[in-house]
Amino acid sequence: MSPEDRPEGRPEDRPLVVLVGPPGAGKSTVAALLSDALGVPSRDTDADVEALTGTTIADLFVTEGEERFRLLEAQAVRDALAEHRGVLALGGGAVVREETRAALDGHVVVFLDVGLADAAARVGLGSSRPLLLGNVRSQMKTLLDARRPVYESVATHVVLTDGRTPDDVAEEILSLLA
Ligand SMILES: Nc1ncnc2c1ncn2[C@@H]1O[C@H](COP(=O)(O)OP(=O)(O)O)[C@@H](O)[C@H]1O
Ligand SMILES: O=C(O)C1=C[C@@H](OP(=O)(O)O)[C@@H](O)[C@H](O)C1
Ligand SMILES: [Mg+2]
Repeated sequence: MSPEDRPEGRPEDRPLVVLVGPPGAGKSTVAALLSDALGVPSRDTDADVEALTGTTIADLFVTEGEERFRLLEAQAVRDALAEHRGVLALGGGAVVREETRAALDGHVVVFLDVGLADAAARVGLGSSRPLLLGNVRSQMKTLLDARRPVYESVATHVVLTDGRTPDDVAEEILSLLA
């Protein structure tokens, strides 16, 4: 990417790295490890939406619906990209919005890739991710098939996480940033 394609401001005025990828890719886990290693703060847009609304994402989907969540999520991404200077993990569906993909342009964006088997095993049968309720494996397959090209389109780097520990994934990202 050429300098004129970058967002306004100096490199130190934006997140060091933004993590994207499907549920179970390890974005939230790896963001915390990376920020510890780098000595910078970690931020997660799901946590921001939960703090803002005082509820869980699962409850928000039920009480206000997915579209309301997506609007709050888009605002959380905008705010974090403008304010946050550390490691930023996005919720898995944030990049589905065109405005969010556009806002990521010029940032260092790492797509944490994961295959169906590992992703389904990691998220298990828990109900904290409303989009995966029901048949987790089949919902995850639909989601991965639809979104993989979208994650690839916003990524400056792709890191495969299958069969790897979060520490190992964080190490690879550190080497990419060095
Ligand atoms: N590389 C990995 N290997 C095994 N388990 C992982 C890995 N990364 C994350 N996990 C586990 O998978 C679950 C989902 O991780 P999380 O960081 O919440 O993913 P995301 O934010 O991408 O949905 C958590 O229980 C986490 O401990
Ligand atoms: O993929 C999605 O659409 C979602 C992913 C979740 O975040 P993680 O990717 O961190 O699990 C959370 O934002 C919400 O349940 C919707
Ligand atoms: Mg997460």
